[in-house]
Amino acid sequence: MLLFTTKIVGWKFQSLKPLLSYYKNTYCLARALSVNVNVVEVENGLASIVGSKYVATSHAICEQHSHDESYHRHLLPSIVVWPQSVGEVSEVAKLCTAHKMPMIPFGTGTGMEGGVAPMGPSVSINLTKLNEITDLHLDDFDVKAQPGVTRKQLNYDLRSTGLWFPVDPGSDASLCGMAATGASGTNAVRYGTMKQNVLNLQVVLADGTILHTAGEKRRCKKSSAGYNLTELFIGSEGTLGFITSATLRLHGQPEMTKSAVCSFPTIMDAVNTAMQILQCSIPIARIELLDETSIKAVNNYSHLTHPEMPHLFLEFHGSAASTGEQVDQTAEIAGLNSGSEFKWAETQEEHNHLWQARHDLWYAVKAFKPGSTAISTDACVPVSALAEAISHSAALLDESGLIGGILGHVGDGNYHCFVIVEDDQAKLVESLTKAIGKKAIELGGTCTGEHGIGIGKRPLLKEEVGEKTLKLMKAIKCSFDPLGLMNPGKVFS
Ligand SMILES: Cc1cc2c(cc1C)N(C[C@H](O)[C@H](O)[C@H](O)COP(=O)(O)OP(=O)(O)OC[C@H]1O[C@@H](n3cnc4c(N)ncnc43)[C@H](O)[C@@H]1O)c1[nH]c(=O)[nH]c(=O)c1N2
Ligand SMILES: CCCCC(=O)C(=O)O
Ligand SMILES: [Mn+2]
Repeated sequence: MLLFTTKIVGWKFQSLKPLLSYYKNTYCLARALSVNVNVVEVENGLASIVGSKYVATSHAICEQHSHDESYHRHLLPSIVVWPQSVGEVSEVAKLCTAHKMPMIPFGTGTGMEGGVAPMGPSVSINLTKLNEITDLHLDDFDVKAQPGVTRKQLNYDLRSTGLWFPVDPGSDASLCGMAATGASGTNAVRYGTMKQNVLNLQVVLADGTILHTAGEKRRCKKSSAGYNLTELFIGSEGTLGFITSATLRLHGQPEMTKSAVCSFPTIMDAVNTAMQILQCSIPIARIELLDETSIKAVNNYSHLTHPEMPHLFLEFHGSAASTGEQVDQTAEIAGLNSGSEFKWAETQEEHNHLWQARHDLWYAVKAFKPGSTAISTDACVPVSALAEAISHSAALLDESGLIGGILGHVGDGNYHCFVIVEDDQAKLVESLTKAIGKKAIELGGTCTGEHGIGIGKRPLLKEEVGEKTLKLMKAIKCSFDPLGLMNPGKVFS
């Protein structure tokens, strides 16, 4: 009676019959996977029955694969699998399809929208064992990375080549996961998001088919050959297939990098500065807004001493002459908006500390109330509408009485409003985040600039793209994944 002692978190069975068929199915699939794939972890006490040397029961492993860095918590995966090659990913997909078992691609689990969280019985497919960097073309500025390769690992490998990959969400995410969420972050204002920096993808579909979205070996900077399936997969959040390698566009390492911070009396002065910098076409590399609460958070968490006022964190790339020109123009605009003198990061250590503190802001926010839940919005609007969007969010946050603040990649018109959620505030937080998303949509923007739809933003997707477009999106998903086995419950309700 081993099977009946098993705990399935949050999943309610109406009767014994589906429970038994669930176990039988999971058991058969686990056995098939353990024969065909190198590493499999099985929850629910099935491991002792399967008895393969590669199979182990581990609640901890399943728990680890049940969530990302967001607040979304649902079920544990039934099985976790670590394919060791693209062929094994295809094998896993075929077996899951044969058993009609949903599949969830797992990158590094740093997502912000619950993308890896199972919504029903599912197999979590951890792709980190595929971790090769290949096909580096120094003359053409491109390289291929498998799903286990993170952006830091790639840049470490590239350090002596004079090239780098600039898309930087702060977290050390997998590059294929970044493609799957359409990630961006701090450097996008100058270098673009994943959309502009992926040339081709190798993917495995739910039925095990392996293909290249732009055709095998394609790595050209532009193409008008048919539909752009590469972009279709960017931001698909595991709902269309597995990304098993990404051909990435590289950039030359800047000759000079200069970073500074500048404080402002009000958040609107900082936002207006950012808008004017962009309107003057200054090719700034990073322009990050941190409001007073965000500054308090980084000061506490990263042991900094910035004045508790709204700030812009800035970075300039180029030759000595061009960075000098960019700095002069930016300082003039900041001065006209009551900005302080720039405080420069003088050493490499100061530079690293400044940006690490910015990247750790999410953890700094959570540290306000250790053990608490934090939620972040991800609105993005045309830059000219940024002041209106941010002042609307700031007013809502003020009225709500919640503990929270605003930060943003303001060069892209993208900002996050974060709040700490106490037990009885869930409804209040939901209405706040929804209102922020709706306002962005009303201003010609989007409810998500970089984190994705995941679970929480599904109702806003319809509002943003409209019913007809949503229907077409669902039809496209269906043509890639007719049985609906790829990451069900994400992006679409
Ligand atoms: C502190 C901090 C700060 C930030 C962020 C996170 C954290 C913790 N993020 C969010 C996050 O880093 C980003 O969403 C990454 O792209 C997620 O990559 P993972 O590999 O961790 O994907 P993860 O494993 O979390 O999966 C995310 C989604 O993609 C799918 N997926 C993952 N790998 C796949 C593959 N190989 N094939 C198909 N589907 C796959 C999953 O199924 C899931 O739906 C972010 N983001 C951002 O854009 N800008 C930012 O500024 C930040 N900042
Ligand atoms: C509230 C921060 C969310 C993570 C993120 O996207 C960022 O730090 O930019
Ligand atoms: Mn961000």
